[in-house]
Amino acid sequence: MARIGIIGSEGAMGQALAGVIDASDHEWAGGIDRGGDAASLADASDVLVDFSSPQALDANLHAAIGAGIPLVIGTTGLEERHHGAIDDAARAVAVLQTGNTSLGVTLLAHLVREAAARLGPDWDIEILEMHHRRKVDAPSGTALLLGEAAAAGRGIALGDHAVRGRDGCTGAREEGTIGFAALRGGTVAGEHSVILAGSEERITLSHSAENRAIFARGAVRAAEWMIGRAPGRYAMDQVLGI
Ligand SMILES: NC(=O)C1=CN([C@@H]2O[C@H](COP(=O)(O)OP(=O)(O)OC[C@H]3O[C@@H](n4cnc5c(N)ncnc54)[C@H](OP(=O)(O)O)[C@@H]3O)[C@@H](O)[C@H]2O)C=CC1
Ligand SMILES: O=C(O)C1=N[C@H](C(=O)O)C[C@H](O)C1
Repeated sequence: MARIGIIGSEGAMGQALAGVIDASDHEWAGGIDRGGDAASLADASDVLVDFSSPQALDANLHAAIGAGIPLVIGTTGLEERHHGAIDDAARAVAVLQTGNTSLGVTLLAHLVREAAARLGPDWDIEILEMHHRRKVDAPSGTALLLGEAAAAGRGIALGDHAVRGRDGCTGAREEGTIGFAALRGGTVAGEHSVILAGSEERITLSHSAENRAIFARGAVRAAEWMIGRAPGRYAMDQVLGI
């Protein structure tokens, strides 16, 4: 039994998490939203789970370090400086950050890496995602995670090869780039496709989230797994053993 503290507790993911915790052996330690005190929440928790906003990151890392407890970060829209702060914090406590806590996307990332490793750069890689109209960041954290997997398979740095959105007279596609396209509308929980387009043939690897419970279940599983871990930065495939 673990006491799980939720950052972003009134949000869509916070509510989904509360449902999964209620149905588990774990206890809801409390929750905060904008303006809440992460340090007090951390003192009452065995592990923190964050589905809120990048603006909350520094306070959340600080609170986890202060209380000496692990932190699971599901919040997306993180920039390079956020990842630097996570790396720094991971010297003091266990931190897991992922753009997608679901089993399906974690496995999909492995498949994408494998496909990109086996196909040459003449196979164009494009990543398409669609989410609900409330989503504030693009490309999605999952799309970026899949892009990182494709880049790792190819042995390149995503930052040097990503093309994030096209508009106007863009010129022909540059070989070896990884393209991103984001659609927003309705109540879509999360759709991702990685398209590998070769000459006269095409492979599409896709994941469809039917609801947020898949993310919440993965996040609770990660929270359980993180308790008692040594300081360091961990990933979802370690939690799931894939
Ligand atoms: N990794 C994964 O598997 C998944 C990640 N996500 C990500 O999780 C995040 C939240 O998504 P979702 O629940 O749909 O978003 P919502 O907008 O529904 O909820 C966000 C919640 O966070 C709160 N919040 C905002 N700023 C802060 C802050 N500075 N400190 C504490 N709480 C804050 C909001 O409170 P207020 O309303 O007061 O601003 C709100 O209650 C997004 O980044 C999303 O992309 C979502 C699903 C799965
Ligand atoms: O905001 C969302 O809803 C989601 N965000 C994550 C992302 O940015 O990839 C995960 C999931 O796709 C839902």
